[in-house]
Amino acid sequence: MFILSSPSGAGKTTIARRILAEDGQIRLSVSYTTRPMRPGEVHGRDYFFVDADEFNSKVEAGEFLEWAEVFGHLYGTPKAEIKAGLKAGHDYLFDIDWQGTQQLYQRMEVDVVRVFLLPPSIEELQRRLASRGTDSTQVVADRMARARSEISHWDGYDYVVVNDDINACFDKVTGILNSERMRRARQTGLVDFVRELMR
Ligand SMILES: Nc1ncnc2c1ncn2[C@@H]1O[C@H](COP(=O)(O)OP(=O)(O)OP(=O)(O)O)[C@@H](O)[C@H]1O
Ligand SMILES: Nc1nc2c(ncn2[C@@H]2O[C@H](COP(=O)(O)O)[C@@H](O)[C@H]2O)c(=O)[nH]1
Repeated sequence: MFILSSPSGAGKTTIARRILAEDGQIRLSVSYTTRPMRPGEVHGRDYFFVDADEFNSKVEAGEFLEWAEVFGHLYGTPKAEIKAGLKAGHDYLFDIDWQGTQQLYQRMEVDVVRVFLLPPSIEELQRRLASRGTDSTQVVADRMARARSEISHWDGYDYVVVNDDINACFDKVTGILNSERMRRARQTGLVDFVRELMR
């Protein structure tokens, strides 16, 4: 379970999309949200867009691995799909906030790798949020107002990467992903191979 978090606009969706495009082994955890769909987003690919009643009935039914209110909307990670995928041996990429990260870590500590992206400056963060062109001036202002508070949670992560140059950031994040895959405890498939080598 590979988690990417950051203040809004620092670039985690951009990095996540590139990882999904270039890494054949990882799947995106597609969250449910009550946030309105942005231009270009696709239901079922970027999010499952639902109303508050449907979201709350899923909360009641225990269908989320974690959920949180972020910037005035509800977001949640579906439990059944992720658990089944993990059991089948798939890696999952999560684009979630610090609240969701804490919940996943409490539930599944050993399986979780937490990466936090920082913007190179507050001014650049503002530029990125505004130039993305997907949110109103008010939404951008609200997210900027929360940026410092979001950044304050950086110490709850295993790795921190500054997203200045996009290619350099991508290389660092994929380096983390590939190193974590090589942890001995995750290479259970090697047990028989090593046993054979030692015969
Ligand atoms: N290293 C970079 N240099 C310049 N622009 C970037 C870089 N990384 C991302 N961007 C741009 O910044 C904008 C915000 O990026 P993105 O949507 O990935 O952020 P995010 O962290 O996922 O935000 P949110 O939490 O609001 O979904 C996008 O227009 C993206 O193209
Ligand atoms: N705790 C969770 N946070 C989530 C989830 N899905 C997305 N997010 C985070 O929300 C904000 C805003 O996202 P946006 O798409 O509206 O810009 C961002 O920090 C996401 O990482 C989730 O399932 N759980």
